[in-house]
Amino acid sequence: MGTESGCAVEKQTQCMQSFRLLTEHRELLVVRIKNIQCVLDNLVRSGFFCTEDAEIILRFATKTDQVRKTLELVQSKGEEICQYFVHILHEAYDAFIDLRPWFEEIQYQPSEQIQSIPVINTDPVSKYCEKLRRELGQDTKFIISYAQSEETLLDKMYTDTLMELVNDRNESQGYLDSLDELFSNNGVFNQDAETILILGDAGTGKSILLQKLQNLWSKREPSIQVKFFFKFRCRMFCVFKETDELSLKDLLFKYNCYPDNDPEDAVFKYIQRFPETVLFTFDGYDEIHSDFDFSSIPEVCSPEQKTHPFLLLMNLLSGKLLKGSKKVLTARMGTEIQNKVLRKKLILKGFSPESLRRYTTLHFKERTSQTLVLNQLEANPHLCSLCSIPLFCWIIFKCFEHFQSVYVNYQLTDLNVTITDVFLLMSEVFLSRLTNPSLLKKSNRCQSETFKSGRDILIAFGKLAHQGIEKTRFIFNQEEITSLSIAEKELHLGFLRPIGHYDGCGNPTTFEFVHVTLQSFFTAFSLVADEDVGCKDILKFFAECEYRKARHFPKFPVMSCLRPSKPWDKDPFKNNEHFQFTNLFLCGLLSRTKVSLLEHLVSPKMLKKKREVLKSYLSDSVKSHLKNLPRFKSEHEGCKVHGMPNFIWMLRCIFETQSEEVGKLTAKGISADYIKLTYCNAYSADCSAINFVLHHCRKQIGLDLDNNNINDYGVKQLQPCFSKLSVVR
Ligand SMILES: Nc1ncnc2c1ncn2[C@@H]1O[C@H](COP(=O)(O)OP(=O)(O)OP(=O)(O)O)[C@@H](O)[C@H]1O
Repeated sequence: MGTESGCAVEKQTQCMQSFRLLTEHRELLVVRIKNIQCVLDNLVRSGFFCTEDAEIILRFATKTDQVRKTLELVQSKGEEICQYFVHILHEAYDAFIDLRPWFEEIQYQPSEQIQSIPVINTDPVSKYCEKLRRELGQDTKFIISYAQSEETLLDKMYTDTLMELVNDRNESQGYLDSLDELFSNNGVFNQDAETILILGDAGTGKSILLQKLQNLWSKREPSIQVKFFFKFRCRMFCVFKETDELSLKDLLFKYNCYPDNDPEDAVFKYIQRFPETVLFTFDGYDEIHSDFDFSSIPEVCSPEQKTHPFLLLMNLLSGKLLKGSKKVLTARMGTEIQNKVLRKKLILKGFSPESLRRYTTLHFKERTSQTLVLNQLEANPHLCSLCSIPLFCWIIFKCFEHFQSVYVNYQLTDLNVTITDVFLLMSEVFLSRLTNPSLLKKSNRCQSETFKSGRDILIAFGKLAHQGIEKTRFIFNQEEITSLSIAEKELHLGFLRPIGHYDGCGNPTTFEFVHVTLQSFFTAFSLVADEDVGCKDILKFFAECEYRKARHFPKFPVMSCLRPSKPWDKDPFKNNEHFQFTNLFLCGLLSRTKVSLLEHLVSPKMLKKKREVLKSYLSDSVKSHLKNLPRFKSEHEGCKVHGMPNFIWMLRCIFETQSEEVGKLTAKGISADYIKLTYCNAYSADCSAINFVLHHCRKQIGLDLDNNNINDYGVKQLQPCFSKLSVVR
């Protein structure tokens, strides 16, 4: 009895406290309660108010009068409703963000009884956050599949990749233990900047990493503490016309999702007031290229002002717009962005040997297949190196899976492992979708037959790819596709995938190759197999990759620090990897080992001529390239040459030709005693290419491979030429 009356007194005091609280802080509440609708929604739902009460309040013209009337009514109805009123303000956190300091000041402690009455947040900001989370969760649940017929759950396949932290001088600062550390202070070299840059080669998993981040946020992963998450692909900023204009609000909502029932623009106002609650991801900065002149566009813009979308991107990244928001930007290696806009920098290095094993076990569910693949990988370090790039690994595993399901005793090691082999295999798998699976099973695998019957399709895709690469275009519309007589069913073989229209209507009338490297492969295929392409023309993309000394940029006032500084004199944004890959595949397709296959697709005479043209070009350019490498004398190590990243591309091309003759010629041209290949962005599979050339050297030579991405597999691939190496670093 005594305790009951004690409780009653306590409750009464609490109620009285709330009543008094409302009286004492009336003016503060009148000013700071902005979202009266949310208060009314809860009071009506819980039965403290009837709908007429709410209607009476909403008849008042101003917000402050509505709050005054609400307080009056609440206080007239007794103590419990006063308590619940305060509780609504506390629980609907985002709706009453301005009251947070007040709650701290009064050290708010709700009673158990009041906590049992639910509060729903009908505030547009909170509802929008929920909507964003829901949509991002749906968008990122599955890995964007290259084989459109199937979808893989991200959670079932995601495997951590190596993330190396580097400082402003690109020196290694160690590896991240997990994605959680991305936003930590570890590795920050510029406290004033807000953009975290993730660099990586094609297919190392930059987009998937962002997808994982988005997915974690949608599941309320505590390490990503932001309320809003907006994702963009940088490529979309190039599809606008020079005269197109957008406001920041349009950019955010049109390309992510719109707030519902927000007549007063509360969501956007919130974003402007609390930019630190926003995270942006911009994928593929290297894909930005543009033909138009920015000199007429002003450099700075305001959140209200409409301007070219590209300007919005630049201003966001440099922190001039929505200062305080977090940004994660990805780009291919070699894309240069000045440190002054970067907070920290990471390099994505693909799968470590342990991750590769883990990915293998995730990919192959059955224990016998797992063991088989792991053993075959173990036996072939070059294959392992290719597989350390997740994209190539995925293609190789998918092809293996396909051939194993169709033919008896298919071995992964049957695959000669050049990148061209991998892409030929992928094309074979896609083309085989045209054949009835039961017919496939009955026959023996015959790659040349599959290609012969699919020749017209390959030529058509080749033309499409070629037209695109020539103009640095990666998106194709329906008309371009139909003009090349690519039929509907061929669109679904897997080479192309539909993408959103970026006109805001989500109209999937445009397509892209499933990966830009596949577009390069098809371009090379077109150069080789299309009889409309003359012999000399096959070399045209080599010219795009030559190192030009002139550093000359078009007039461009916009934040020069964000302008990728590339050593060629055309479009400053142009990344030339799609040309490099085209040349690489050209070398692969014109190699001796592919003659027997290609003779089914192109006249032997033409093929021979194209092979000769390429060989003579390679011989000449190898000689002049080696002659022009920067060299210097060292007291102990003799004459040193410094290879540039372009030198690595050249070695890759030579390896792809598999021509001992060109390999020997290159070795002969290396007159130096020491080759320095530091910071050349070489990865472990490149060691096969280095070995391919260096094992021909007559004399011993020093080799410095510091600051690249070489793991144990790379070292194994170098072993055959160890006897030719005086020093290896
Ligand atoms: N962490 C990962 N776990 C599992 N699979 C991955 C991972 N990262 C990448 N992949 C596989 O590799 C493919 C290519 O990855 P992704 O598109 O992210 O590469 P990228 O670095 O963005 O390439 P690009 O620079 O060419 O756009 C993915 O579709 C997926 O199949």
